[in-house]
Amino acid sequence: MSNSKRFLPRLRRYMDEGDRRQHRLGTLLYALSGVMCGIGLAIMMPATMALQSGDPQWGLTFWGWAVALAAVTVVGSTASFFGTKLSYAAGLGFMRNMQVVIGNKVSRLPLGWFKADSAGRLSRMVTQEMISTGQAAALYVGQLIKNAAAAIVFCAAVWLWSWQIGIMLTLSIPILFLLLRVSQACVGKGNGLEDSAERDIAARIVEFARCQGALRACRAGADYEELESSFVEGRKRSIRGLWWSALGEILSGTSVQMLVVSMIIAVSYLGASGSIGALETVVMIGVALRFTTLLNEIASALFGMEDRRAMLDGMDEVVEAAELPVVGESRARPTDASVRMGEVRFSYMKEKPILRGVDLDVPEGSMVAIVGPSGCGKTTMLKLIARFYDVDDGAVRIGGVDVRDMTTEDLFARVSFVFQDVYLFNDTLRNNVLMANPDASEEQLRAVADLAGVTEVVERLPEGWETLCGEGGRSLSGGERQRVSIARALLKQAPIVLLDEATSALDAENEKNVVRSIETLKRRSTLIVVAHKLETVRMADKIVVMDSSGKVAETGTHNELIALEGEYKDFWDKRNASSQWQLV
Ligand SMILES: Nc1ncnc2c1ncn2[C@@H]1O[C@H](COP(=O)(O)OP(=O)(O)OP(=O)(O)O)[C@@H](O)[C@H]1O
Repeated sequence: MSNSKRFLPRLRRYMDEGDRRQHRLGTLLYALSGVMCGIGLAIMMPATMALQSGDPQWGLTFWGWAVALAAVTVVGSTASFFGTKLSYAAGLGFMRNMQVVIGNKVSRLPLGWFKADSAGRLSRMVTQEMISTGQAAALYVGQLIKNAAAAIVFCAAVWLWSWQIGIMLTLSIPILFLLLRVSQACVGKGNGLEDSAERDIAARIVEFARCQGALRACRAGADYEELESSFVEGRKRSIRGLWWSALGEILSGTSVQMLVVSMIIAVSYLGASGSIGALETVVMIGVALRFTTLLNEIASALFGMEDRRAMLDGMDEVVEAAELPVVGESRARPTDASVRMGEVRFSYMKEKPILRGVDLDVPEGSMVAIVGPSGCGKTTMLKLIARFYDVDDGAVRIGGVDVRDMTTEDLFARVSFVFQDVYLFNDTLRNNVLMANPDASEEQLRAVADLAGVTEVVERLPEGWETLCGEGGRSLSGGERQRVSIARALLKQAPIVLLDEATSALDAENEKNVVRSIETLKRRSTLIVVAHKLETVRMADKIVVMDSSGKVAETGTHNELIALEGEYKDFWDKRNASSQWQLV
């Protein structure tokens, strides 16, 4: 459905039944107003003839036609007024509903769906893009229907005046619509090129701002090649996009003008050859010019809708993103806080398997450290346990129950995690820690804050616990955010804790806090740690060594693995050597 070219059903899909009804009625009223507009244009001819000759034309005197024209105008304007009203109401309903649909969907999407740019993308979607698309529902659909109806009625009426012009219009209008579709496709292609260029540049600018630290460390604070090449590539794509858009607009403008000029030439020829009178010729030329406005409005509505197509594509993509199947009620209760992965296979992309038959057995209350080369899938293992994604094959079991057979609430009541990318809410430091357990007492809060090193942060900040963390926790450093995240895990007291130790170097103070917190967590929970520090590895009851092909290479205690003289021994020696490095 998302790739369907039909704009209107895609738009109405995001309206509720009431809004859809209003939109349908509004569109019908627009169509009625278009029919009236077409009839009004058609009436001009007999009315003028009746005025000139003083005789009735087609059974009505000039005054008769004047009354008919007034009636048609009143009906047309009233229909247009109510059509606009209903369409705007439906457009507003679309926007309201869209926010709810996206909001609900976001709460059901697997955690693995969210990437670094998801927040920006979603916020653009439910603000600017949603307003623009709502405007298309409210305005462009009606404008298109109204002007198309007027053009068709006018075209039919022309047959009554002059069969020659009737034939000309009847043949040329389908050709014109075809040309307008081609122009619409050109404008669509142009918009696509320009949008993708803008998106790429925006992503590179965000990256440039985010990576300032790393760039300055490499003395490249202002020269970021990726950004510069994205500007160059973006300029090229924008120019190509502009050419396509310009081609579309020139094609549509020229087609409309050619049709009108042909009409005027044909009318003038008929006038000059005596087939129609001088007054008829003048009125027909006037009406032809009015007809141009109708065609231009049709083109602008089509282009307006084309502009919104990419936005609708983005909305469809979010709404249709695959959700993890969830059970309404957990099928069984875990018997304990053990974790077991059996023959787990997983890939983010089909062609690149990450885990190839991984077994992991973590008895209740034990601590397992996962080590292995960068990119071998250690964090992915934790994410599968927390069900950010579903395994492709095999199973992840908690207390003997497959995580797919547990409700999200049951799973997250048992599991808490500390990942490297810690998100804090723009709330006070206190609330950010308390969100893990809103019923915790002041003593409990202070105890976990002491352990995780949050107390030192609180004492340093002028507003203490009441300091606002900024969006995403921007006001705190990476190390401070990690302390808050560990404090949350300690406060939640979940039976299973997943901890992805920071790969970046932590200061000595922070490392001490992490080690102290791990010791506490180890005493009361089953703990699975993706470990990078030797001290953490040493604390584990069991170590699982992954190899770069996504398989478990070795499993055992520190002493057992050292005695094996395999991959772990290699890892240990290398880490040991690098930890001895000193700056002189
Ligand atoms: N959301 C994702 N989409 C596609 N590929 C991903 C995604 N997340 C991770 N990967 C890829 O999967 C592989 C395993 O990633 P993972 O983060 O599990 O590795 P890791 O062993 O924890 O690495 P590190 O020790 O460097 O943190 C990597 O090649 C990574 O690029």
